[in-house]
Amino acid sequence: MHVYSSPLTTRFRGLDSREGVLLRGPAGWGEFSPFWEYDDAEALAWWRAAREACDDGWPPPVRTRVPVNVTVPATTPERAHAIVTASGGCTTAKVKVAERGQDVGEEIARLEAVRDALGSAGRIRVDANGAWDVPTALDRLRHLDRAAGGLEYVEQPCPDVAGLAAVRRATHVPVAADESIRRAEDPYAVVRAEAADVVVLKVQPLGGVRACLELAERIGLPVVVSSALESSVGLAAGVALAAALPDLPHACGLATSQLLARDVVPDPLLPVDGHLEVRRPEPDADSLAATDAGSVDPARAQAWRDRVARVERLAAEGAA
Ligand SMILES: O=C(O)CCC(=O)c1ccccc1C(=O)O
Ligand SMILES: [Mg+2]
Repeated sequence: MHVYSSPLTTRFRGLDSREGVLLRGPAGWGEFSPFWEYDDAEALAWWRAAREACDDGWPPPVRTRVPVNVTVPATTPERAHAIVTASGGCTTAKVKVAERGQDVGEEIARLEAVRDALGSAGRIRVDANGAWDVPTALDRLRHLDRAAGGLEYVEQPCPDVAGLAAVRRATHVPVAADESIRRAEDPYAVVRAEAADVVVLKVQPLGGVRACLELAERIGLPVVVSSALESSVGLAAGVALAAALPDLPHACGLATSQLLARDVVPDPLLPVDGHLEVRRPEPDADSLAATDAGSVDPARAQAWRDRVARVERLAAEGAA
């Protein structure tokens, strides 16, 4: 078991670094990296995804490369512009909005910078991570849609399914559900409420590639596969899901190795021509040494090993 840690190049979701555990099994490497604030019960699905990667591998791909969006954190217009320009040819950008402490003026400036960097043919989506109530969402979307020169969709504008449905009825901007799928008791509530045009699926929080393929089939809406800000070991599972879906009408949020200062493999999953190649990179001795959390903070590495032991026990109890 390898506990990795990498600084982020730009603060994201309140994080300055990303950590997790890499495991190796008969089918290859797997990643277990639930966010630190998640309890053991919530981490169980993340564990199943890691075990699937190690023990079983993934269903066969139907495509050889996957279109991806560049992910733009809630940063300055200048940095946002530079991130898009250096994205490896991505023609879709996902821009984080509704960051605490920022006002709509900063969001407008960021979207204008992203549009300038992408050119008129690019697509721009925004992600509010459930931060708005319905009236705020409708007000912000009017401004942001104009600043972006048209939005492809808004991801999780409100925290709850009813809010998503109300926003969807009141604006022409399509709505994507993220947290309402991956952290919900019932992911089908979104479908029953006609609350989304698109669903975002993430392999770790939803318990693996096969679990996501089943969910996608039952939901019946267009899917965007997105990362949980994993290393390239975890991203490879997302790529495998995106590669196995029968239809893939939108770019996927899997270009996030760009946000890590160091990755755990010598050949990270980075976009070329706006696409990730469908492949499964493997760590080597140098890349593991360069990302070893134990050499920076041994207590933290031990806390991850303890977490794995607890979640593994929980998984065994469930299976028994
Ligand atoms: O979708 C992307 O472009 C990148 C992934 C991303 O935004 C993300 C990464 C980690 C945790 C939450 C989210 C999110 O979509 O809200
Ligand atoms: Mg999201």
